[in-house]
Amino acid sequence: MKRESMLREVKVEDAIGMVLAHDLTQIIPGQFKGRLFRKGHVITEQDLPNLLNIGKEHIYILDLQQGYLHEDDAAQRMAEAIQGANIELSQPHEGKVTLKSSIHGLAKINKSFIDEVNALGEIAMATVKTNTVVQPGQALVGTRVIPLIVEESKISEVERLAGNHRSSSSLIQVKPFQPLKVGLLTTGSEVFKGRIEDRFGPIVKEKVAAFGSEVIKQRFATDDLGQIAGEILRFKEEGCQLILVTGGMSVDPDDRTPGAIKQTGAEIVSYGTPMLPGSMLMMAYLDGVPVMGLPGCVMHDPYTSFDVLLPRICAGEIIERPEITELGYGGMHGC
Ligand SMILES: Nc1nc2c(c(=O)[nH]1)N[C@H]1C(S)=C(S)[C@@H](COP(=O)(O)OP(=O)(O)OC[C@H]3O[C@@H](n4cnc5c(N)ncnc54)[C@H](O)[C@@H]3O)O[C@H]1N2
Ligand code: MOO
Repeated sequence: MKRESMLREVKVEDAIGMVLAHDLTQIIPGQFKGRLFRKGHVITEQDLPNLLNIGKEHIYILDLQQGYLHEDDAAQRMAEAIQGANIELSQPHEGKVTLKSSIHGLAKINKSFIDEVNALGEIAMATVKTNTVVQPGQALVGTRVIPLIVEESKISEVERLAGNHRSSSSLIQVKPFQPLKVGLLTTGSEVFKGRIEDRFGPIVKEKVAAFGSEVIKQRFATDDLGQIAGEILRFKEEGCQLILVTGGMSVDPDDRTPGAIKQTGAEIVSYGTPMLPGSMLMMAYLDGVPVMGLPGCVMHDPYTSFDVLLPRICAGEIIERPEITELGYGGMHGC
């Protein structure tokens, strides 16, 4: 049976007592956008002016046959197929189901799966970008089919793809942040000798606290390679789970931080991060403990490569080189 023959078009004047087959939306720019009539509503004479005001001179009466799904059921099945950890589903609304985060965390979205689903046609599965920091209740994904009724086989295909991808990686989930003990080393002779006040520390402490971690100790060092390296090793011995070193990250003779991080024996993932601001950031691991050299811009610019990498580290992820190199495309944030 063809889809069209399951839909009977009825003039609204003749539809009194009939049942609406889907939610009907009203949009008044700047004032309202939402559902004016709910699916299943029985049309009354009083509804006629409102229906005509939103441009509905006809409504569909639906005679759904075996092998087809209503838009609400299709949206619901797709949402259930992709749901992962710390995700809640909304009720279908105007043909769409929204997947929301139940926690403050890091959204992980399987891009290749989403691309495959959207390539099937007649489907709109829209997501936030992977690695977005999300708040409780924030929408991550909306699932919807384009027609009012869709072949069930299309939704089965989405479910099959979901099963395939799930076997190797997750589809949609939110990772919680883990509370890390952070050591903060502030370098620079001008701060160490009291010529200027430290402005880096308070900003780094605030950024770390935003993900539930804590700077347990801040120490200061002059621009001496051995002293900086020694303080990093001391933080490691004290059990810090993340070590942050500020300043001295660029090209002047007094910029000793990259050399000092190397001298500790840390494995350097990258010196230089293709993002502006934040290009001079160093990412390294010292026996599995992340060590980051933070350039001066972190103190000054609200969004740098540090703000991209910190939530991932707080969510327990290991930063590898490809994740750094990928930052370049789309990484110009004005600097
Ligand atoms: N010729 C080049 N110039 C710059 C380059 C470059 O590659 N070639 N890189 C630029 C980038 S990117 C950055 S970011 C900055 C800063 O890099 P540094 O991390 O080396 O910063 P410093 O030289 O240590 O300090 C710069 C500036 O910030 C003040 N400062 C540093 N720490 C503190 C602190 N804890 N509290 C208050 N103020 C602090 C410092 O006194 C300097 O005024 O370099 C670009 N230039
Ligand atoms: O590390 Mo720097 O800004 O790219 O400002």
